[in-house]
Amino acid sequence: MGFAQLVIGPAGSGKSTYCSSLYRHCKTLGRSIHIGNLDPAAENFDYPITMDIRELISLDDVMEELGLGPNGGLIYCMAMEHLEENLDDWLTEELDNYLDDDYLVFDFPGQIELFSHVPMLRNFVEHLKRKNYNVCGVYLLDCQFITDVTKSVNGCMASLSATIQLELPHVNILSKMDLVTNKRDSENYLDPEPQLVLSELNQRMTPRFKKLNKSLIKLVDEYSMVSFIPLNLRKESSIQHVLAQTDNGIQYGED
Ligand SMILES: Nc1nc2c(ncn2[C@@H]2O[C@H](COP(=O)(O)OP(=O)(O)OP(=O)(O)O)[C@@H](O)[C@H]2O)c(=O)[nH]1
Repeated sequence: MGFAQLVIGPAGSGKSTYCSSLYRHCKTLGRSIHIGNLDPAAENFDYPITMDIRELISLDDVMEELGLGPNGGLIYCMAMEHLEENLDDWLTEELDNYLDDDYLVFDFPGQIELFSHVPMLRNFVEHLKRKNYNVCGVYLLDCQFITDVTKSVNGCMASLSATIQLELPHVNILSKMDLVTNKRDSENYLDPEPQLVLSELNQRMTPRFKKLNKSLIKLVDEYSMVSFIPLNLRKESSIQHVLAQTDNGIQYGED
């Protein structure tokens, strides 16, 4: 039995920084951890990478050969059939390097298409499961983007879309909490009361959206997806708390 986290979230939400902190924290604890890079465009890492998708596909080559820009190139890299076909072989070979109890963390690119409709991520999860890995999804959202009710609902919907796509135990993280100057701005949305969110949403929008707002909040509430864990990397206890939550998620996947 192996254990893995898939680190996903919008571009710049702090995925690589989170991986780096998690790596350092686990090293301090003496816990074995390996970070895999799944971003064909990534360049700089401040932690050792033990698996690297750039061995399989290069964003520069795709951009040059197809005349695509960075975003189109990345989506092409992730969606192309070539990758789907080779991913299985590559992953099988890579996973053979790890022991049963090893803990793998995969850092994905931030293209939102990856966790909405491109099947690559889902196939990746299926592969890990076939290899007997318990997997947990970790979704990062930059706290700067949920300082009001519409952004907060938007963040919840994006995270919910990832959960549905992956069908995994799922931990939501509100990243970069050290940048929050007015704590109340984000605290209101860390574990909000659905009725309050609905009433605030209704106040912000014209009455014709009332029915839609009600359905949206009901949906988010029913999936229990409105909870985000705040992550302040200046506090060691914060990453420790996130690790405990992801361990729970992974454990939950075992049942
Ligand atoms: N203050 C602060 N800055 C952060 C934190 N996490 C990340 N950053 C900064 O946010 C920027 C983006 O962070 P990354 O870790 O590269 O984000 P990412 O999600 O991996 O980015 P992509 O892979 O491009 O999608 C960098 O400049 C980081 O230094 C945090 O907790 N606090």
